[in-house]
Amino acid sequence: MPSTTSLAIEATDLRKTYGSETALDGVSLSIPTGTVYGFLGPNGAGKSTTMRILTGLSKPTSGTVRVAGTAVENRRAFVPHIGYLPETPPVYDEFSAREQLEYSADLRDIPRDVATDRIEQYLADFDLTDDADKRIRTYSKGMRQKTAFIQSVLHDPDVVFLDEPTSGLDPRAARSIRESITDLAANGTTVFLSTHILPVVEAVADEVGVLFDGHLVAEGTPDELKTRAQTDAGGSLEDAFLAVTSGPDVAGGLEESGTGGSSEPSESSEPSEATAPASTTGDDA
Ligand SMILES: Nc1ncnc2c1ncn2[C@@H]1O[C@H](COP(=O)(O)OP(=O)(O)OP(=O)(O)O)[C@@H](O)[C@H]1O
Repeated sequence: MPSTTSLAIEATDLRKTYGSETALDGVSLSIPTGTVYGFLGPNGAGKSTTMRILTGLSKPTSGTVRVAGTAVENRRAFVPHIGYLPETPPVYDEFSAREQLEYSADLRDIPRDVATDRIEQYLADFDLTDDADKRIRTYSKGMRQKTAFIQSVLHDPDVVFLDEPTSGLDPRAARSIRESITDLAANGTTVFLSTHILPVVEAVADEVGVLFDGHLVAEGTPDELKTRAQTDAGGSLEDAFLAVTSGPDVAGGLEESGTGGSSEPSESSEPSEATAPASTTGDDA
């Protein structure tokens, strides 16, 4: 059930170093409940690192995270609030989609009758009913992706983290996921969406954050970003993205927009990765 906490995601001054490599350098996020937040950035900007920290799969070198009002360190209370679709669908080849989803529902302690109704509805919504009893190893990429997407939202999480949910999908499958994102937000779920497919972000996002080299260099509505990037009224989000992630003034743009991190050197100690067994995320099967 969606939380009534006004901020769904609160991250303060996140830093992450891998040896001498700084992946995140002071990223803070305040994302209201019910928002679809598009998280953009070029390759290597730190998006996956951020998502892994926000979902409790990786510990930040420093900084704090609360999701739906719960501190990430409080794993038992934290995990039920979140759903996570990583870039590689976490499903078992030897299960059918129905078995995979029933297994996930059991891990999430969803009552069997509730789970059965939800699973059948989702399978129908995603055109998977006819294939629901075939083994996942026979599935196309899109079928696997749709199964994993359902798995990430089956327990009605407060916040769902989606890493490239429509990548490689045909237009019909991609539309199913886009529509689901919009429906989830309409029901109060917060969606944190990382993707390189900017038209998807433009179609569904209420707010966009752009990460560059471990810093949040721009944040606002898609329209605000376009304006800030001084594109003309008909400019696309792609124009805005390119404007805030290129050229020598990226860091200056940060300060003007009031977002992003500092240029202080970060900690260099090697942090230990948190492990997240399937029984605690439900999505790592
Ligand atoms: N386990 C790791 N060990 C060392 N360096 C890492 C590790 N994970 C990420 N990095 C480094 O951290 C930086 C950010 O990586 P990250 O995967 O978060 O970027 P990204 O924005 O998700 O990129 P992409 O869009 O290509 O998926 C990169 O320089 C990467 O090489």
